[in-house]
Amino acid sequence: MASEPSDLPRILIVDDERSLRVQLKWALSAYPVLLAGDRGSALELFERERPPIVILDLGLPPDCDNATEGLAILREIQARQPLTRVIVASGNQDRRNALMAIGLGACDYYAKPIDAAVLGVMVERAWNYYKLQSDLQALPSGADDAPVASTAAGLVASSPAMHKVCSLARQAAASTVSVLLTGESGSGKDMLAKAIHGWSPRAEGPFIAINCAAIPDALLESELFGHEKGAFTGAVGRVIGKVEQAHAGTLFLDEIGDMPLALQAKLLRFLQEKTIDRVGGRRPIAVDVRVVAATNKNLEAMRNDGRFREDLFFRLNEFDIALPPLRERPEDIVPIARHLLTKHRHTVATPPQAFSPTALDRMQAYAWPGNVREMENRIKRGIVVGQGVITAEDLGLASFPVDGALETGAAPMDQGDDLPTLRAAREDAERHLINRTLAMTDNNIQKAARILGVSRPTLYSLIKSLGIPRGDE
Ligand SMILES: Nc1ncnc2c1ncn2[C@@H]1O[C@H](COP(=O)(O)OP(=O)(O)OP(=O)(O)O)[C@@H](O)[C@H]1O
Repeated sequence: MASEPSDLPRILIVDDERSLRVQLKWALSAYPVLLAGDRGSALELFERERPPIVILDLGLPPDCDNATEGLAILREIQARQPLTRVIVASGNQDRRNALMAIGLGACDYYAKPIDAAVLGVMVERAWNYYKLQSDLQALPSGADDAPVASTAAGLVASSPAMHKVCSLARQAAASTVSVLLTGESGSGKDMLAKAIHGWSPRAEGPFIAINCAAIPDALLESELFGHEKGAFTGAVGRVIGKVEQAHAGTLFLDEIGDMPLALQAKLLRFLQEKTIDRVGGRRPIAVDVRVVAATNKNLEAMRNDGRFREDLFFRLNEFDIALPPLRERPEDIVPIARHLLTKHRHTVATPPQAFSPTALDRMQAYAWPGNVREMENRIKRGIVVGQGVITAEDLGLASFPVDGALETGAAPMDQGDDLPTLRAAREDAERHLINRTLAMTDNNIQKAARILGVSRPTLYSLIKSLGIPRGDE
């Protein structure tokens, strides 16, 4: 534990019993503490002070015998500041709730009455972990090699490959060069384009996107450059095009490989002269935009066989960033999956809280031919069908041979999407709980069995029948 007083974290203590709050305050007298007795005051204090550590009693009014209130606070804190380390307290009888809180992201738990020495160790551990994590997150702003856990606009980047991409993107963002993003469909090009805009000095200006593949060739020119009233049949009024709308901001040209050759010439002229001509317009209009283009096609090959103008290619490709497919950055799989679960949880009334260990294994072994978009679709489905946790079956990933998936890509989602059997779902949940409890007790079978409320022989036989590897084996 750091000895500098300024290095001590603020700790928010949430407990409805005044005497317990006082006791905890005394046990943690070395730290600046904040005290709250219910959800309202706890969240208000949290919002104002952003304490790195929270000690949270799960049973709070109005229903102190139930963990609803405590779990709601935990969820809220996680949503507002995922780095916060939350230590939960429960009565001796409600270990299940405490375990549920761990599943939701709490870092530790204790059963009342608390031993001050144990609490001290938990707080130290929580603080050390918090500092490590926040150091990691702080790096991208200054460092060139910019490792990031999470960045602008919800872009999650944990792998070395994505750290590199984000670092390049930040460098590009600081200048006005045109950026060309390449990468497989669903790998995050659109998201990265928004992040570049957000990191650039133009962040306050507009971000205007146009998908060149989605608009019929005949309409694309007026969509891009706008038109004057009467410019063609049906042009009943003046329309401002996307390029002009992006003035002082960023223009994102998605699927640039689908732009027809005739229009490529006009786009090139705009990039060279920084002026546009509305269709039917009489004079050029000066526009100041930064262009980011993206494609999942091989523009080099298209350039070689004349389908893409060479001069435009070089104009757009002043700075190129290649987004690796998800299968080439396995370190991103679990963080992105967790992020997507949080992002889409609100779509159902009682959403699953976590992934089962098998689901996590399967996701990491899978080849993700549709990249993050495919993951998002599978997780949205998992949220709808999952009960408590999202299993591999819920994601439609239960029946893929791991090696085959890695080598060949997997079948599309609507092909091996087995519904989970009740038994498989129960086994997944049991495996998950036992794994977590073993991890919490450093593989101490006796302690784990006590926490789980089963005898030691029963726990041994469950470990064997569920195929749970033991840390000491
Ligand atoms: N690193 C990431 N972190 C969080 N979400 C991501 C990440 N990458 C992609 N996504 C999500 O995955 C989905 C697909 O991403 P996006 O649309 O940016 O891909 P794309 O490469 O532009 O696809 P396409 O080539 O088909 O246009 C989006 O919903 C996006 O929010």
